Amino acid sequence: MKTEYDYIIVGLGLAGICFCEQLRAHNKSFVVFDDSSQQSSTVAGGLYNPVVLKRFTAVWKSDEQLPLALAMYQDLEQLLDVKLDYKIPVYRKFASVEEQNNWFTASDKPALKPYLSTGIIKNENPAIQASFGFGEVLYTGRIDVKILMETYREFLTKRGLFQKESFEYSNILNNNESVVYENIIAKHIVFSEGYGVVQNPFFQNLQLSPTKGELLIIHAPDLKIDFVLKGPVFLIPMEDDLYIVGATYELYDLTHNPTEKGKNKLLEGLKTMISCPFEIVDQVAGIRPTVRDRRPLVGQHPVHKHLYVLNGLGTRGVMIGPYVANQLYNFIENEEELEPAINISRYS
Ligand SMILES: Cc1cc2nc3c(=O)[nH]c(=O)nc-3n(C[C@H](O)[C@H](O)[C@H](O)COP(=O)(O)OP(=O)(O)OC[C@H]3O[C@@H](n4cnc5c(N)ncnc54)[C@H](O)[C@@H]3O)c2cc1C
Repeated sequence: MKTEYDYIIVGLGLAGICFCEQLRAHNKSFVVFDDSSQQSSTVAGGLYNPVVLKRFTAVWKSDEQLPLALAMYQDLEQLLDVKLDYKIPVYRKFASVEEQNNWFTASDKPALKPYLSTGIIKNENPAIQASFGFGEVLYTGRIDVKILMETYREFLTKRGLFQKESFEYSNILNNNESVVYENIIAKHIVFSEGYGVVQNPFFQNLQLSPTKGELLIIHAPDLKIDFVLKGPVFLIPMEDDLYIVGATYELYDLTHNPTEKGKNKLLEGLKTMISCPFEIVDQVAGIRPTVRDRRPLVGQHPVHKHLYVLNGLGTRGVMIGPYVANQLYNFIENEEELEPAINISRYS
């Protein structure tokens, strides 16, 4: 006897969770497969921030993404009965008068005006080195993605909707009406495997350009900051005097192993930002599904029409995930066009 579902979802990182939320909202039935082979979402710093602080530009579609994302995390807090969204300002440390001036110019641009405060904040914390002060980014925060992942997986497991196993691509049988996978019949399969998509024989032509990212967790009892500090690295406060320090960008070593090189790079940046003692308590790594043209990878297989991909969330999965999941859902169920910039048909 086969069980029928509307959807099979392969991969329960941020992309998979965002798509499941679309399905739940529209009363579609689904089952999820995940084998824990990737961990980009598990280790993510979880920041959402509408501004690219390196270049002082607005994040692509941030005006549309942010409200959708915040509403979804708020709903998830209720559903899972956990705190996920920590509203916290981001302070960009200025390294010079020139950077202060660049900030003023940027905060005058219409696209950035809502997100950048105009004044310069003076540093009064002796544990921080910032003689040129900071600029504050507004509408920022941190999603506790690790807790989200754990509790969402538990939520699905309790309802019999989660299979902790590898999805075997060769076991898919396609026909005109549906797809058959082992003892399941489904109308559609959505692949959201993050970097794991490189193993997926159906979506080999995506222009993924993955980047490994490493983070340190430090314990710094004298630091006492209640904002995210952005200098050469991000410093993100958590509970109990713990801070996330991140992140690195590595193109060639695509393993999940933390490295000495990654640690040293992060410490080099951190030491230009703080002067108090600290202890490293953990180091983690994950592979971001980044894309050559920096746009998500969303769409339908050109031949096997029941197969779809939701990937390429890159460095900003927290904000982009809900937006692209919404686009894919409307494409499949309501025949709405996908935005050309995210549609995988751009590679055909
Ligand atoms: C160090 C680091 C810091 C980051 N910080 C931030 C941040 O502060 N803010 C932000 O917005 N983003 C951040 N990101 C980026 C963010 O993590 C990604 O955009 C996002 O996690 C990608 O989610 P995903 O679901 O596409 O992929 P993943 O999280 O990799 O999830 C894919 C899932 O698919 C599963 N899977 C793969 N293949 C199979 C298979 N064959 N069968 C079954 N299951 C399978 C994997 O086990 C995994 O659970 C960071 C990333 C890293 C690495």
